Amino acid sequence: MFTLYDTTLSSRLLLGTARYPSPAILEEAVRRSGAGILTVSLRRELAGAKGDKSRGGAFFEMIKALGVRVLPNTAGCHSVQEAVLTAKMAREVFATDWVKLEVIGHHDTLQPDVFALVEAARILTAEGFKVFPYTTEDLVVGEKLLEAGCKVLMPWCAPIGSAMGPVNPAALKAYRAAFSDVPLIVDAGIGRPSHATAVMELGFDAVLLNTAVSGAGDPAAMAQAFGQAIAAGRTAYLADPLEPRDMAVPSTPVIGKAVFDMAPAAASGRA
Ligand SMILES: CC(=O)[C@@H](O)[C@H](O)COP(=O)(O)O
Repeated sequence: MFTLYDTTLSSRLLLGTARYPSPAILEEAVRRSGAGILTVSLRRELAGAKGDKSRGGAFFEMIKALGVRVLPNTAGCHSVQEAVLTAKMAREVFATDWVKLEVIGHHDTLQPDVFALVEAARILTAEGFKVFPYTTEDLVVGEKLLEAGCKVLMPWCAPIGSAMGPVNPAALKAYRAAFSDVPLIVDAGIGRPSHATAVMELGFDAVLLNTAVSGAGDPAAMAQAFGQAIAAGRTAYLADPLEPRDMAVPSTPVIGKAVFDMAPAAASGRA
Protein backbone atom coordinates (compact mmCIF):
# COMPACT_ATOMS: atom_id res chain seq x y z
CA MET A 1 0.00 0.00 0.00
CA PHE A 2 1.16 3.54 -0.64
CA THR A 3 -0.39 6.96 -0.54
CA LEU A 4 -0.56 9.65 -3.21
CA TYR A 5 -2.06 12.85 -1.84
CA ASP A 6 -5.27 11.73 -0.14
CA THR A 7 -5.52 8.27 -1.68
CA THR A 8 -4.12 4.92 -0.62
CA LEU A 9 -3.42 2.52 -3.46
CA SER A 10 -2.39 -1.11 -3.66
CA SER A 11 -1.16 -1.22 -7.28
CA ARG A 12 2.03 0.68 -8.05
CA LEU A 13 1.36 0.82 -11.77
CA LEU A 14 -0.04 3.97 -13.40
CA LEU A 15 -1.05 3.19 -16.97
CA GLY A 16 -1.47 5.54 -19.92
CA THR A 17 -4.48 5.16 -22.20
CA ALA A 18 -3.18 6.53 -25.51
CA ARG A 19 -2.54 4.79 -28.84
CA TYR A 20 -4.06 1.36 -28.16
CA PRO A 21 -5.13 -0.63 -31.22
CA SER A 22 -8.78 -0.52 -30.05
CA PRO A 23 -10.89 0.44 -27.03
CA ALA A 24 -11.50 -3.26 -26.34
CA ILE A 25 -7.75 -3.95 -26.16
CA LEU A 26 -7.27 -0.95 -23.90
CA GLU A 27 -9.99 -2.27 -21.60
CA GLU A 28 -8.41 -5.72 -21.47
CA ALA A 29 -4.96 -4.22 -20.85
CA VAL A 30 -6.28 -2.17 -17.94
CA ARG A 31 -7.96 -5.23 -16.45
CA ARG A 32 -4.92 -7.49 -16.74
CA SER A 33 -2.45 -4.84 -15.55
CA GLY A 34 -4.23 -4.31 -12.24
CA ALA A 35 -3.32 -0.61 -12.60
CA GLY A 36 -4.52 1.60 -9.77
CA ILE A 37 -4.51 4.79 -11.81
CA LEU A 38 -5.14 5.57 -15.48
CA THR A 39 -3.78 8.70 -17.04
CA VAL A 40 -5.76 10.33 -19.84
CA SER A 41 -4.75 13.09 -22.20
CA LEU A 42 -7.50 15.62 -22.69
CA ARG A 43 -5.82 17.44 -25.56
CA ARG A 44 -4.90 14.30 -27.49
CA GLU A 45 -8.38 12.80 -27.29
CA LEU A 46 -10.15 16.02 -28.22
CA ALA A 47 -7.72 16.62 -31.07
CA GLY A 48 -8.18 13.01 -32.25
CA ALA A 49 -11.95 13.55 -32.37
CA LYS A 50 -11.31 16.16 -35.12
CA GLY A 51 -14.07 18.57 -34.28
CA ASP A 52 -16.52 15.86 -33.23
CA LYS A 53 -16.28 16.53 -29.49
CA SER A 54 -18.76 13.75 -28.74
CA ARG A 55 -16.11 11.21 -29.87
CA GLY A 56 -13.72 12.61 -27.27
CA GLY A 57 -16.60 12.47 -24.81
CA ALA A 58 -17.34 8.83 -25.64
CA PHE A 59 -13.71 7.95 -24.93
CA PHE A 60 -13.83 9.75 -21.59
CA GLU A 61 -17.05 7.92 -20.67
CA MET A 62 -15.42 4.59 -21.52
CA ILE A 63 -12.46 5.45 -19.27
CA LYS A 64 -14.75 6.45 -16.41
CA ALA A 65 -16.69 3.19 -16.80
CA LEU A 66 -13.52 1.17 -16.14
CA GLY A 67 -13.85 2.16 -12.48
CA VAL A 68 -10.14 2.97 -12.04
CA ARG A 69 -9.00 6.28 -10.60
CA VAL A 70 -8.25 8.79 -13.39
CA LEU A 71 -5.26 11.11 -13.51
CA PRO A 72 -5.88 13.57 -16.36
CA ASN A 73 -2.69 14.82 -17.98
CA THR A 74 -1.64 17.90 -19.89
CA ALA A 75 0.30 15.96 -22.55
CA GLY A 76 0.94 18.07 -25.63
CA CYS A 77 1.02 21.39 -23.75
CA HIS A 78 3.98 23.65 -24.44
CA SER A 79 3.27 26.67 -22.25
CA VAL A 80 2.10 27.55 -18.76
CA GLN A 81 -1.17 28.99 -20.10
CA GLU A 82 -1.98 25.90 -22.18
CA ALA A 83 -1.22 23.55 -19.30
CA VAL A 84 -3.27 25.53 -16.76
CA LEU A 85 -6.24 25.78 -19.13
CA THR A 86 -6.07 22.06 -19.95
CA ALA A 87 -5.91 21.17 -16.25
CA LYS A 88 -9.03 23.24 -15.60
CA MET A 89 -10.92 21.57 -18.46
CA ALA A 90 -9.84 18.16 -17.18
CA ARG A 91 -11.14 19.02 -13.72
CA GLU A 92 -14.56 19.64 -15.26
CA VAL A 93 -14.56 16.49 -17.40
CA PHE A 94 -13.29 14.06 -14.79
CA ALA A 95 -14.41 15.79 -11.59
CA THR A 96 -10.97 15.46 -10.05
CA ASP A 97 -8.41 17.91 -8.74
CA TRP A 98 -5.58 15.53 -9.64
CA VAL A 99 -3.52 16.47 -12.67
CA LYS A 100 -0.39 15.06 -14.26
CA LEU A 101 1.42 18.20 -15.30
CA GLU A 102 3.40 18.00 -18.53
CA VAL A 103 4.85 21.12 -20.13
CA ILE A 104 6.99 20.07 -23.06
CA GLY A 105 10.03 22.23 -23.75
CA HIS A 106 12.12 20.38 -26.29
CA HIS A 107 10.80 19.25 -29.63
CA ASP A 108 13.03 16.20 -30.25
CA THR A 109 13.35 14.70 -26.79
CA LEU A 110 10.01 15.88 -25.36
CA GLN A 111 12.06 17.03 -22.38
CA PRO A 112 9.95 19.15 -20.03
CA ASP A 113 10.40 22.90 -19.83
CA VAL A 114 11.19 22.79 -16.14
CA PHE A 115 10.90 26.58 -15.66
CA ALA A 116 7.37 26.60 -17.08
CA LEU A 117 6.63 23.41 -15.16
CA VAL A 118 7.46 24.99 -11.80
CA GLU A 119 5.43 28.10 -12.65
CA ALA A 120 2.40 26.07 -13.78
CA ALA A 121 2.69 23.87 -10.67
CA ARG A 122 2.64 26.96 -8.47
CA ILE A 123 -0.48 28.33 -10.18
CA LEU A 124 -2.33 25.02 -10.10
CA THR A 125 -1.58 24.15 -6.47
CA ALA A 126 -2.73 27.64 -5.48
CA GLU A 127 -6.01 26.81 -7.22
CA GLY A 128 -6.43 23.60 -5.26
CA PHE A 129 -5.02 21.08 -7.75
CA LYS A 130 -3.00 18.09 -6.60
CA VAL A 131 -0.15 18.20 -9.07
CA PHE A 132 1.88 15.23 -10.35
CA PRO A 133 4.74 16.89 -12.26
CA TYR A 134 6.52 15.11 -15.11
CA THR A 135 10.11 16.29 -14.68
CA THR A 136 13.74 15.42 -15.32
CA GLU A 137 15.90 13.91 -12.59
CA ASP A 138 17.36 17.35 -11.74
CA LEU A 139 17.48 17.67 -7.94
CA VAL A 140 17.14 21.45 -7.83
CA VAL A 141 14.04 21.36 -10.02
CA GLY A 142 12.65 18.69 -7.70
CA GLU A 143 13.14 21.02 -4.73
CA LYS A 144 11.45 23.89 -6.58
CA LEU A 145 8.48 21.67 -7.41
CA LEU A 146 8.09 20.75 -3.73
CA GLU A 147 8.29 24.45 -2.82
CA ALA A 148 5.57 25.07 -5.42
CA GLY A 149 3.28 22.71 -3.51
CA CYS A 150 3.75 19.34 -5.25
CA LYS A 151 3.61 16.37 -2.88
CA VAL A 152 4.68 13.83 -5.51
CA LEU A 153 7.54 13.95 -8.03
CA MET A 154 7.68 12.10 -11.33
CA PRO A 155 11.16 12.03 -12.87
CA TRP A 156 11.62 10.52 -16.32
CA CYS A 157 14.00 7.61 -16.85
CA ALA A 158 14.32 8.30 -20.60
CA PRO A 159 12.45 10.38 -23.21
CA ILE A 160 8.72 9.71 -23.62
CA GLY A 161 8.01 6.86 -26.02
CA SER A 162 11.71 5.97 -26.41
CA ALA A 163 11.47 2.63 -24.57
CA MET A 164 15.15 3.03 -23.62
CA GLY A 165 14.65 2.22 -19.95
CA PRO A 166 16.71 3.83 -17.17
CA VAL A 167 19.56 5.59 -19.02
CA ASN A 168 20.98 7.17 -15.86
CA PRO A 169 20.46 4.82 -12.91
CA ALA A 170 22.96 6.78 -10.79
CA ALA A 171 20.85 9.94 -11.15
CA LEU A 172 17.70 8.02 -10.21
CA LYS A 173 19.48 6.62 -7.15
CA ALA A 174 20.55 10.11 -6.13
CA TYR A 175 16.97 11.34 -6.66
CA ARG A 176 15.58 8.63 -4.40
CA ALA A 177 18.15 9.45 -1.73
CA ALA A 178 17.54 13.21 -1.94
CA PHE A 179 13.74 12.91 -1.65
CA SER A 180 13.50 10.03 0.77
CA ASP A 181 10.14 11.15 2.23
CA VAL A 182 8.41 12.07 -1.04
CA PRO A 183 6.41 9.61 -3.14
CA LEU A 184 8.40 9.19 -6.36
CA ILE A 185 7.00 7.79 -9.59
CA VAL A 186 9.22 7.05 -12.57
CA ASP A 187 7.36 8.44 -15.57
CA ALA A 188 8.26 7.90 -19.23
CA GLY A 189 10.85 5.98 -21.19
CA ILE A 190 10.19 2.51 -19.78
CA GLY A 191 10.39 -0.12 -22.53
CA ARG A 192 10.30 -3.51 -20.86
CA PRO A 193 9.04 -5.07 -17.66
CA SER A 194 12.67 -5.56 -16.54
CA HIS A 195 13.15 -1.76 -16.71
CA ALA A 196 10.20 -1.30 -14.40
CA THR A 197 11.57 -3.92 -12.01
CA ALA A 198 14.96 -2.18 -12.03
CA VAL A 199 13.58 1.21 -10.99
CA MET A 200 11.33 -0.36 -8.36
CA GLU A 201 14.40 -2.15 -6.94
CA LEU A 202 15.97 1.31 -6.51
CA GLY A 203 13.13 2.15 -4.14
CA PHE A 204 10.82 4.17 -6.37
CA ASP A 205 7.21 4.04 -5.22
CA ALA A 206 5.53 3.45 -8.57
CA VAL A 207 5.92 3.54 -12.35
CA LEU A 208 3.88 5.36 -14.99
CA LEU A 209 4.06 4.02 -18.53
CA ASN A 210 2.09 3.95 -21.74
CA THR A 211 3.96 3.23 -24.99
CA ALA A 212 5.58 -0.01 -23.83
CA VAL A 213 2.11 -1.49 -23.38
CA SER A 214 0.06 0.19 -26.11
CA GLY A 215 2.81 -0.43 -28.70
CA ALA A 216 3.42 -4.09 -27.80
CA GLY A 217 2.28 -6.88 -30.11
CA ASP A 218 -0.08 -8.09 -27.40
CA PRO A 219 -0.84 -5.06 -25.20
CA ALA A 220 -3.00 -6.93 -22.70
CA ALA A 221 -0.35 -9.61 -22.05
CA MET A 222 2.33 -6.92 -21.77
CA ALA A 223 0.17 -4.98 -19.33
CA GLN A 224 -0.06 -8.07 -17.16
CA ALA A 225 3.72 -8.58 -17.37
CA PHE A 226 4.28 -4.99 -16.21
CA GLY A 227 1.91 -5.42 -13.28
CA GLN A 228 3.85 -8.50 -12.18
CA ALA A 229 7.27 -6.90 -12.81
CA ILE A 230 6.45 -3.83 -10.73
CA ALA A 231 5.19 -5.95 -7.84
CA ALA A 232 8.33 -8.11 -8.05
CA GLY A 233 10.59 -5.04 -8.01
CA ARG A 234 8.86 -3.70 -4.93
CA THR A 235 9.12 -7.04 -3.11
CA ALA A 236 12.82 -7.25 -4.02
CA TYR A 237 13.45 -3.70 -2.75
CA LEU A 238 11.82 -4.51 0.58
CA ALA A 239 13.86 -7.72 0.78
CA ASP A 240 17.06 -5.62 0.93
CA PRO A 241 18.99 -6.87 -2.12
CA LEU A 242 22.74 -7.48 -2.02
CA GLU A 243 25.04 -4.82 -3.41
CA PRO A 244 27.33 -6.03 -6.22
CA ARG A 245 30.81 -7.11 -4.98
CA ASP A 246 34.22 -6.98 -6.65
CA MET A 247 35.30 -10.41 -5.42
CA ALA A 248 33.91 -13.92 -5.71
CA VAL A 249 32.34 -15.28 -2.55
CA PRO A 250 31.61 -19.04 -2.48
CA SER A 251 27.89 -19.56 -2.13
CA THR A 252 28.32 -23.16 -0.89
CA PRO A 253 30.28 -23.71 2.35
CA VAL A 254 32.62 -26.48 1.06
CA ILE A 255 35.19 -26.50 3.88
CA GLY A 256 34.48 -29.36 6.27
CA LYS A 257 31.90 -31.04 4.02
CA ALA A 258 34.58 -33.10 2.23
CA VAL A 259 35.99 -34.40 5.55
CA PHE A 260 32.62 -35.85 6.56
CA ASP A 261 32.02 -37.30 3.10
CA MET A 262 35.49 -38.77 2.51
CA ALA A 263 36.44 -40.25 5.89
CA PRO A 264 33.95 -43.18 6.00
CA ALA A 265 34.65 -44.04 2.35
CA ALA A 266 38.43 -44.15 2.96
CA ALA A 267 38.00 -46.29 6.10
CA SER A 268 35.89 -48.89 4.30
CA GLY A 269 38.32 -49.10 1.40
CA ARG A 270 35.81 -47.65 -1.04
CA ALA A 271 37.31 -45.10 -3.42
C1 LIG B 1 0.75 8.81 -21.09
C2 LIG B 1 1.70 9.76 -20.59
O1 LIG B 1 1.46 10.44 -19.65
C3 LIG B 1 3.02 9.85 -21.26
O2 LIG B 1 3.25 11.16 -21.62
C4 LIG B 1 3.99 9.31 -20.28
O3 LIG B 1 4.97 10.17 -19.96
C5 LIG B 1 4.40 7.92 -20.59
O4 LIG B 1 5.57 7.80 -21.33
P1 LIG B 1 5.88 6.43 -22.11
O5 LIG B 1 4.90 6.38 -23.23
O6 LIG B 1 7.31 6.55 -22.55
O7 LIG B 1 5.67 5.31 -21.16
